[in-house]
Amino acid sequence: MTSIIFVRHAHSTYTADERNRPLSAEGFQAALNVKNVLEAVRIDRFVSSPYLRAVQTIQVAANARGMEIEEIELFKERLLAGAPVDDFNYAIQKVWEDETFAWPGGESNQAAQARGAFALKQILNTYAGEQIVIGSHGNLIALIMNALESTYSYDFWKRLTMPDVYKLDFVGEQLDAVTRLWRE
Ligand SMILES: O=C(O)[C@@H](CO)OP(=O)(O)O
Repeated sequence: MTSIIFVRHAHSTYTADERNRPLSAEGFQAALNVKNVLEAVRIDRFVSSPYLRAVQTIQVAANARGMEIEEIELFKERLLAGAPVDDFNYAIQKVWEDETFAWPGGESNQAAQARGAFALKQILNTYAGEQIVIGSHGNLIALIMNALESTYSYDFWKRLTMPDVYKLDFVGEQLDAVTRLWRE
């Protein structure tokens, strides 16, 4: 059995600097609760999107265990568009309605899902038998889970909280069980 614990990052005040914007004060507070939630879980490895808000959300938990975080570019958020969009909700809805649609300079659901599913497969194969925390983002986590089970879709993405924590158990590459660990 291999387990992936996906952690959707905590609150970060929006700026166009996707890579470097940090958690807000509220987000840092929530990162402490992420550490508390993860205390009950055996963890062999911490992996993250390189975006600061994702790293910072699992940093407290990793520090508490004296463990490093391996940053993997493929777990970064889907690039919605090359430039900031006027209506974020509409822009997101549109890409979920048509998996091949992409805003100029952005990634389609299909493209982002393919890289996310590929990254997950690499983790499952390289670290088989381990329990691995992966810090990532709302859209990418929902897209990866959608590739495993189609009921995880736009509505699931909308319901995700900031932060959120889901444990996925695999037998080989086969999804066996999903448990939400985050309690609001
Ligand atoms: O940018 C953010 O802070 C939000 C946008 O909804 O989250 P994510 O990184 O999960 O897309």
